[in-house]
Amino acid sequence: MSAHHAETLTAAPRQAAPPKLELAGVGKEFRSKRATTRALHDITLTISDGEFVSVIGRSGCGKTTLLRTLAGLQSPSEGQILVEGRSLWNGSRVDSSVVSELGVVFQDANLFPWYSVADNIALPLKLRGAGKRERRERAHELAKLVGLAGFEKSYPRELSGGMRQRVAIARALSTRPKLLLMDEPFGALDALTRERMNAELQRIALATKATVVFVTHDITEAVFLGDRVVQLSPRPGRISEIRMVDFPKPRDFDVQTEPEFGRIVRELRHALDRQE
Ligand SMILES: Nc1ncnc2c1ncn2[C@@H]1O[C@H](COP(=O)(O)OP(=O)(O)OP(=O)(O)O)[C@@H](O)[C@H]1O
Repeated sequence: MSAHHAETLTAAPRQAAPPKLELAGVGKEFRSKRATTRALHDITLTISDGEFVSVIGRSGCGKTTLLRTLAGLQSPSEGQILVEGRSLWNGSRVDSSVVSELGVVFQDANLFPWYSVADNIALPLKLRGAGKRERRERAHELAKLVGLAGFEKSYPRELSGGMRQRVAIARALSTRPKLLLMDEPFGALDALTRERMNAELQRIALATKATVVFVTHDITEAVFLGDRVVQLSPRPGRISEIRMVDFPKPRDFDVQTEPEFGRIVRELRHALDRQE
């Protein structure tokens, strides 16, 4: 047998790594005695490692429902959600070991007021039984990453809204999640702070090679941050459009003045207007 032949016999078959996140035919229906609301219908989407996907859509089109379903907070009525090939939901039961690999940031930072910045950041590690020293070191490293070095001992009430969201992002990253899920994380911030946080989030996502699903109302924010922008249409929420955004990263704000950027924003806005 030739050496070459022997090699082909013994070599393990090469398997491609499963995608970071796979949604197949995901739907969600809310039922009450009075009414049934179909919030999501047939959402099928594959997100690869390190990708930043923005999700936009009119109010009530199901963005939050989608994110809560991805975060393991609300079971889908149908379809499959796989994180690196592992099923997040088993019927209406969530697999907690898959959930523990996710990081979630909401519009409200939801910090514990009686915990310092460092303790808030390290809380998920504490819940996993990490020792004091590991928690302190990781909190410091993350505080630095999100631009809060020196504020580790401060309390949430001493921070601005933007700083609180930075703490929430650091906390979500503390467990080195496979996937970062963000629902309007900067929705409550003023325009200037929001712009700065967009730049910061881009930097953090690139530095940590994070895979991100980012829900927003703001089309400019979605295009600035996204490698792809997924647009949902309302009642029931379904994917009406997916746009690639090819500008190289890191992007600075000047990219927003480029004609191509303006064209993408305009087209997405017109598509939203048509849904009125
Ligand atoms: N717990 C629930 N029970 C019943 N209906 C619900 C529930 N949660 C959401 N819905 C309905 O599902 C649809 C989608 O709501 P969702 O909050 O996901 O939209 P959204 O796109 O996030 O809206 P917004 O941008 O205003 O936050 C809406 O029609 C809403 O009324």
